Amino acid sequence: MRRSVQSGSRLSTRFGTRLEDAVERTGRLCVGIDPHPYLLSSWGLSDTAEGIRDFSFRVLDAAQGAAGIIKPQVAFFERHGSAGYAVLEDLLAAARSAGILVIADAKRGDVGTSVEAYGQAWLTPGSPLEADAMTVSAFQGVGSLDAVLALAESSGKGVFVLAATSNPESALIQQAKTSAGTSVSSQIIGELGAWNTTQQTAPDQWGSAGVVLGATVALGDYGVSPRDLENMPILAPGFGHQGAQLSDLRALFGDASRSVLVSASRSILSAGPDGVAGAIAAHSEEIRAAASKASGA
Ligand SMILES: O=c1ccn([C@@H]2O[C@H](COP(=O)(O)O)[C@@H](O)[C@H]2O)c(=O)[nH]1
Repeated sequence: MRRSVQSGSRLSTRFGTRLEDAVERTGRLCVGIDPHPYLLSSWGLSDTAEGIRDFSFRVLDAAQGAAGIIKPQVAFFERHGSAGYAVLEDLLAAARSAGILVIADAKRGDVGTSVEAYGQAWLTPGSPLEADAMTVSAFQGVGSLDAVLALAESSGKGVFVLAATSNPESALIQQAKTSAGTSVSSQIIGELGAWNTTQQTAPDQWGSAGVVLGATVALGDYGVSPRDLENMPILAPGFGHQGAQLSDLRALFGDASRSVLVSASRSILSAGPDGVAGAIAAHSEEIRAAASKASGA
């Protein structure tokens, strides 16, 4: 069942539903747009706002028709100040008007009133930086994100909360036990699962609140099991350059792999301007094959 939400004068479909449709149409690959200086150089581009414009739009062109989701890494645009943000605004608008879902990897977090303003920047319909979803941090408590979750839900947008991140340093803090006795990661997942349940209007409907779970981590070490992740969109970086294998998708996430978005940046972008379309196609094909394998989890 498709549930729509009214936002101002706009009627929009819930993010979880839009995401599920995108995955069904074009698969679960999320193409990362990370204009690292070394990649710009290997693409024959300058480390300037013009260079990142050329780079990003070439990746977007290559993604059209081949992948339904992109994830620009905001940090690489921010390096170029207002000129970088102008590129990002144009990229977000072009992708969204081409029907590609955009996850702004901005990783914002703060006390509730300030993080709400971050949410308004990235998730308000009509905002210059309007994306379909953004990444946020719950270091200040999942409750600090209440206004962002509510804004996302009311405007057909999504939020991906860092829960078990792909970097090796994450373990010490994210596996630690909260005062409730669960790991930090499972506390975040539990609270978001409860939020999604309160918003759900039909069984098996994907929620608009998702989590970031690195493909490089063993979920069990973080006290997380695939059962905790039912109908929760999962943004999974760590494949490719960071070492996780696309073919291990089901072994890593078990039954939760049906709601996993496979995020890959450098393993695609390092193919260069002439190879990027082929790299997207090859990643998609490998993911499709992996998703249909029997679960090893
Ligand atoms: O836990 C996390 C959260 C976010 N990221 C981001 O994803 C991409 C990964 O890039 P690759 O080149 O595919 O390694 C990058 O933008 C990170 O900031 C992450 O890696 N891990």
